[in-house]
Amino acid sequence: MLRRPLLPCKAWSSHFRCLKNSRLAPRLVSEVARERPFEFVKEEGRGLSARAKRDLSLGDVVLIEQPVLAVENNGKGDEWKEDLHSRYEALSEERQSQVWNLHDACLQKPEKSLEGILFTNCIGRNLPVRFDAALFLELSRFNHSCSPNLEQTWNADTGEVRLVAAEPVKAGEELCTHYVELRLDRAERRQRCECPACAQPSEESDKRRTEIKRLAESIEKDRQDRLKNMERGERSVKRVLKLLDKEGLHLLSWRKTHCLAGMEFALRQGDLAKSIQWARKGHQYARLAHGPDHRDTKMLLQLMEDPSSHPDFQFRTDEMKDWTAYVVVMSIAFVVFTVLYI
Ligand SMILES: C[S@@+](CC[C@H](N)C(=O)[O-])C[C@H]1O[C@@H](n2cnc3c(N)ncnc32)[C@H](O)[C@@H]1O
Repeated sequence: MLRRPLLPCKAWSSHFRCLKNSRLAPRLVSEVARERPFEFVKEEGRGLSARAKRDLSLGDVVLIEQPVLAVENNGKGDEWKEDLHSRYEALSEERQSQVWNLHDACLQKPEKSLEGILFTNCIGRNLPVRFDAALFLELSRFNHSCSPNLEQTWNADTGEVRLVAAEPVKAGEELCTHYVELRLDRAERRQRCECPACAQPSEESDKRRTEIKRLAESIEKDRQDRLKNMERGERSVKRVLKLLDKEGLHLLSWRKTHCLAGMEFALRQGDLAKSIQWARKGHQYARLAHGPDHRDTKMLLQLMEDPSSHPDFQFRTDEMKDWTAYVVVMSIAFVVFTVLYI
């Protein structure tokens, strides 16, 4: 199936114009439940896929769902399998058959299995355990695209996965999330996919994606370095956001993380006005990706209103105090030395 082409190259500022114009009013879970904005349709050779039932605007909530079953296991070997089967057995018969009807793409197995269904459809929740997999009845039907029009995030506080429109979508278009790291070149992504990025592989796209990954890693490194490379860090944040625009990759929660880094770099340079601008941009992305009640959205709102509440502000102030004390002590020592020995 051919998806529509990537968004035309958008400038950094135009993306924010788009954000500014988007509906930022809180969207209630009940809104989603009342009118489901998608339907599942059968595709030749691809099983089910989700299609928009109406036009969607950037940030519109498509799905909020809790796992039908989840396994978190710290044991060695195959212990998680026992967990999986006992949790499955504990489900109602109706739920069991809904789980069993999910797609199993583990073709190396001779027949359909619960493990295959789990591996085909599960998501991780970043739990600090050896085995962590959550399975959802509806989310499992959304196909992958290397240029997804949905943003998928997990909310650890509510125990829900959330899908929102990451760009305006027309009624009838396929709604896709992503299963693989998108900031890799086509060969490394290794996902058989008919999205524009895969259907028309281009050297420019590959270069952009690998550069986006390199910059993201460099930003993370500069973030750890506290008072070193602050200007370089901020430059990298601007560059990565521009490249995401050029590549048509929305990745709202990545953008949020980059803006937070931009805020920290500006704060460490003592530029409060700029740090507020970064926090505001980060907040817009967080609100679109996670909704107004998510802890990251609230944190960025607070940073926007009071950037000095960020630990980096205190760190810089302490560091400045240390330097001032050092300069004062050295000056006194110099004066004493001069008076005594000259
Ligand atoms: C989570 S399921 C998605 C829903 C699935 N179509 C169904 O009917 O339940 C994942 C499976 O769907 C298929 N799939 C998803 N995205 C695809 C894509 N972009 N290209 C080809 N196959 C895809 C693959 O077989 C994959 O293992």
